[in-house]
Amino acid sequence: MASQDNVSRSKAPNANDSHIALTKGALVTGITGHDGSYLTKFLLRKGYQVHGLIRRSSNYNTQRINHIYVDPHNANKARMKLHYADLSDASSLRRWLDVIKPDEVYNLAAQSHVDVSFEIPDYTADVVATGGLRLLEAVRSHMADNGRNIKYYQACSSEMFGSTPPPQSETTPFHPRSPYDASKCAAHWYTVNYREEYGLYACNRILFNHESPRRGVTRLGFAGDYMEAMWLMLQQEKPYDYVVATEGSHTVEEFLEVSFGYLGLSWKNHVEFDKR
Ligand SMILES: C[C@H]1O[C@H](OP(=O)(O)OP(=O)(O)OC[C@H]2O[C@@H](n3cnc4c(=O)[nH]c(N)nc43)[C@H](O)[C@@H]2O)[C@@H](O)[C@@H](O)C1=O
Repeated sequence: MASQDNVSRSKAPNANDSHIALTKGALVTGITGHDGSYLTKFLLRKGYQVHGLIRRSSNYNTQRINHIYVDPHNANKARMKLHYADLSDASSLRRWLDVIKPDEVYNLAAQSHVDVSFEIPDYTADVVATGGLRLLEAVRSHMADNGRNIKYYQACSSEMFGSTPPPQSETTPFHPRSPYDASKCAAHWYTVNYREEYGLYACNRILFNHESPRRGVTRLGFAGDYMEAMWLMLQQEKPYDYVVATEGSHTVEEFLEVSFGYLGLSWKNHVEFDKR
């Protein structure tokens, strides 16, 4: 967990910085990952209380979120908290849901390396596929036992299309080519199943390549914008599954136009655009 030594001294986001009222709580798995760090920063700016689930490690692995982490021991109102849990441990997931009572759950945790998934296929399936199922079941049972509603987001990947040729969309059949791809497909269908069987507000989001300075800059979609689009999916009246992509080197405005166009929405009504 972020130690005293590697906690940034810079001012953390607070309620006054936010664009909307401080009321909602989000639980994020994979918070120490590339996408988790961007999503967390975005949610904090929106005024959320953000709870991240992290795995116990003898080495601190919070480099990507240290700049937004405030040690709760030093700040009563720290709005980002980290808790030990694991997608392979169902009891830890349910316990933190009961404690945190989040409004939204974002499942970004994954053994996310395609090639490595051939080396450790069981582990990949356990975390990515069954881990997704464990989290969905924890959300479902928590909601049933506590009379609460939670909105659920499952991170999927364009890798799921595998050998299906482009163009690819929400209706393109999956043809996974690695244990990682197949595990993401399973997580995708578990999410659809919980939505259809239990009426859970659950969305899959199939992300094409998105990059940032934290990964090495390319001319593809900007990760920060993808996280914003991710959040917007949970703010709609009804849950759907979505593909998010750019066509070539679009500007951010063009990207948002495409992204919301298929929903029949204008992004200008939904996004307070902030040029970074
Ligand atoms: C392509 C890829 O794209 C996005 O992820 P990303 O941010 O780019 O990937 P990353 O590798 O940088 O982070 C993966 C995170 O996941 C955590 N992590 C793993 N295993 C457990 C685990 O068992 N428990 C917990 N709590 N965290 C775990 C791990 O510690 C790390 O924080 C997601 O869509 C992602 O889903 C995806 O597939």
